[in-house]
Order: sequence, then C-alpha cells, then structure tokens
Amino acid sequence: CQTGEVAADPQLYDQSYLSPVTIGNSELMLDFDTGSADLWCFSTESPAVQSAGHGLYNPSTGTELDGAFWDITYGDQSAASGNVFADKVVVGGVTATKQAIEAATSVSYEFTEDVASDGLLGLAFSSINTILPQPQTTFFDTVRNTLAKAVFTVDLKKGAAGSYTFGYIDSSKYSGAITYVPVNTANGFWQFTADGYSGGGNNASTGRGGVAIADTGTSLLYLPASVAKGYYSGVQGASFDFRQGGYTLPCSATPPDFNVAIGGKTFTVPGSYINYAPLRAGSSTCFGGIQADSGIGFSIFGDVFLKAVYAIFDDSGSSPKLGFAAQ
Ligand SMILES: CNCc1nccn1C
Repeated sequence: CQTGEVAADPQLYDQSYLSPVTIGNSELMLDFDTGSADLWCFSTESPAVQSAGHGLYNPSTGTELDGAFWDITYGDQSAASGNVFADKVVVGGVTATKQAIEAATSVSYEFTEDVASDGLLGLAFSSINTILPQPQTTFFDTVRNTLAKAVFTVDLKKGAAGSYTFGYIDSSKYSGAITYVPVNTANGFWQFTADGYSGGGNNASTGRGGVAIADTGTSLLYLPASVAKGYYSGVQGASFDFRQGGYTLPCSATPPDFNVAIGGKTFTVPGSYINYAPLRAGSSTCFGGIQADSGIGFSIFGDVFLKAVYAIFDDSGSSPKLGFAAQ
C-alpha cells in the first residue's frame, strides 16, 4: 500500500503552487490542479519558442498511445494540446508505472510565460480528461487502488511551502474535527455546496450559499456577485475596476476576515489573504483575493480559501466527499 507526500512550493504572490514530479527520467515542476483532469507537460516536442526556460519531458522513455491526442482550454482561456505517451510517474514516493502523459506540442502564452511551471497534474475526476478517442485516468485514479486509502490531501499556505499527501490524512496538519460534505461529480469537479458567507461590509449577504468547486489550480476565491460586492462595501478605498476586470483595494488596507459556512462549520479566511497582490510591481493598488463568479456558473474555492484550511479529497467510500478542517 502506497502513501506519499510532496511539497507545494508557492510562486510569486501565491499565484500558483508547484510540486516536483518524476516523469520517465525527468524531474519536472507541475501545478497540481483539482479543477482539471489532464496531466500535461512541456516536452521535447514543444516548439522551442514556446518551451524556452521550461523543464521538458522526453518521450523517448515512454510508449506512444497511437492515435491519441489531447486539447484543453481552461476557464481563463489559457490552452494547450499535444499527443500522449504512457510512462512512469512518481509523486512523493507514490509510483504509477504506466500513467498517461500528455506531451505538449502547442501551449498558449500564459503557460510559456510562467517559466517556473513545466505543466499541470490534474486531480479532478477522469470523466473530464480531454484525451481522445479514449479519455485516460488522472494520476490519482491510476494509483488509487494501490494507495493505503483512496484519498489525497491539500495543505497550501500563504507565502510558504505546503504539501500534498496521497493515501493518508496527516493529523498533524489540522486542528479540531474534519467536516465532510458530499461531492457532486456530474461536472467532473470536486463540487459541493457552501451554506453561506459572512464578514466584510453588509456581512457579505449572509445566508446565501451556493454551488462551489475546490480548485487548487485557481489562485483566487470567486463568489456570487452579491457576496463579493457586499464584502468590499466595507473596505475603504475598494472598488470594482472595469479595466482590471475585478475588485481592487489599497495595498495598505487591512480587509476584514471572511467566513464560509460549510457542512454546518465556519471556516475563516484571514483578511490579509484578501489583499492579494499589487496590480503591477510597485503599485499601491492591489487586486482583491475575493472576486465575483459572474459567468462561471458556480463559485470557485481557489488557493485564497484553500490556504486557510486543510482539505481532504476523499474517494475511498461509496461516493466521493470533501473534508475541511482548520489549519
Ligand atoms: C481549472 N483549474 C485551474 C485553472 N484555471 C485556469 C487555468 N487553470 C490551470
């Protein structure tokens, strides 16, 4: 029975968290993403103009899946595509002997520019894997029957290294009880229902909960427009900036804490997490860590929320569930 743990290293402003993964005989830094289900990486097949500065997977150690290809577009319209190989993947000591590796032959500029990241490791449900003609399993699904327990956990931190564990829950990483809620897998995400919100201006219109997904690959916390508006109504100098496409606030502000009720338990995001990052280096205006989820169709509990809790992604029972505990 396999268990393992791997570091989650924060990038600038906690924009993403990267973890070392051995693929074939390359060690790459991948962005673990519970909001998607493709394991893709820059490769020796990627055009040099797109892959400059990135670690590359060399498919010579793998076996090509003939006729298989993949093409993914994320919510922010970033995209990548390529072909597929089966190869050995090791994450924190947990080994998948034959994992589908999606080698990029084309990536959009968002990925080219993010030189610290060599690709993504999807941890959503394999039902949304983009490989055609036959979707393949995520790393977690590939190894889950070899794990001591079919779970992985997420312990992200603000401005410090956190960790992912596979196959076990680490009791040293949380305090109090774990609150579990059911997961709806219909859209392929770790989707749950938040009971309600409070904190901030008009107490962030408490009581209005909603459908949400837990997404380690998204930096911020996207909430119903009325909740986001209500929160910032209590923050001096905050406003919705159409040019920036979201709420901004003075970097000097100390925004109020924000509370989320899930499964009857309240989890608090410290206000400091919501003063997210300067619009550009040296700016005294910062982008807010809470934004409206308008047009998405559900709320996204990205890293701004996840770094305030210990999260358990549990597929060990008759149906998947999400656990949250105070860090
Ligand atoms: C889908 N989850 C995270 C995400 N959103 C935009 C890009 N990425 C990787």
